[in-house]
Amino acid sequence: MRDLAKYQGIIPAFYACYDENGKVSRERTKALALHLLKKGVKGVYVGGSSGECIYQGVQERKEILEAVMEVAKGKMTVIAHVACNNTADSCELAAHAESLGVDAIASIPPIYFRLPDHAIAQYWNDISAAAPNTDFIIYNIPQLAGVALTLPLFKEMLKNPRVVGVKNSSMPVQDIQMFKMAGGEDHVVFNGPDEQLISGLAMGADGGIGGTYGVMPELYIKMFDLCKAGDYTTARNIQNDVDKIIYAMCECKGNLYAVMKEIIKLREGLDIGSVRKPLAALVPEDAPQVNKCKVMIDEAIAKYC
Ligand SMILES: CC(=O)N[C@@H]([C@@H](O)[C@H](O)[C@H](O)CO)[C@@H](O)CC(=O)C(=O)O
Repeated sequence: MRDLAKYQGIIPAFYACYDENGKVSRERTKALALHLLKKGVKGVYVGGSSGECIYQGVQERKEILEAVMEVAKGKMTVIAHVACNNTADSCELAAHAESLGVDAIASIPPIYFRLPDHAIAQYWNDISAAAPNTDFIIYNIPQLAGVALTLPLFKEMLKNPRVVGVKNSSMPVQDIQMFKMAGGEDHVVFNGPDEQLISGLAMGADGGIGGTYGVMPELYIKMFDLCKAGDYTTARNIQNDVDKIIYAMCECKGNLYAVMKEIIKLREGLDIGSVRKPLAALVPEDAPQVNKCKVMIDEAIAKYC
């Protein structure tokens, strides 16, 4: 049996930390990693959707992971999303991640072209083979990647002994149950949609990886602990308040990641820049709504934590 305890908890998707010129900032990346470490999260998921990986080059993604590992290695779980829109670059990032000693690598399926399952499996197995000593996590996020992980494809991937589980960001909670049942107790499934973390945990998710965890980690840690203690009533109260905050953040004209970075600056005094085009930066008229969301987070943490 694998030691899966390192995956069982709240793992924020790490944000891209840029300087004033929109370049990757090692110092700001290290500052965010230290900030999340101090908040007591289980680990970080680096280079995913919330990390704006799609808009970064291979060298930039290596720089970000190196900076995170300088702070996090040996202190919290680090999962590195290494997928690029071609196999060669993905394998380069996978090998680099393994050389740094990450706990796991992860990958979306190939994007843009619609590929048959055997080609998707080959893509994932090639990436996994580039990091032969590292756990591999399938990243199922059909609403963004444009292709869904099917049960037959998952069963095919389970033949790869490095496959440790699925980060499931699809909205049907049933997908978590389906992949957990297929993988069994020797594999993990992460809940991806933050709006239904407690539902995913109830259906068998071992932990959660989420894009809004980083702006209010205290609330997700509390929900996780309450669910593990069987207090789903209180957990649901927190989930409802968290969802109100997510909906409120999504009302801004600026992209959600830009909103959350601004809230972190307002609440924690930590400046990690804005978002990279073509993602939309905040506009001046977003300021009142951003501040409203900050207050909602302050109040929820004061109420529950
Ligand atoms: C579609 C999407 O982006 N889903 C997010 C959620 O955390 C999402 O941001 C949250 O539920 C708010 O809608 C994650 O599942 C993905 C994620 O955290 C990441 O890879 O950064």
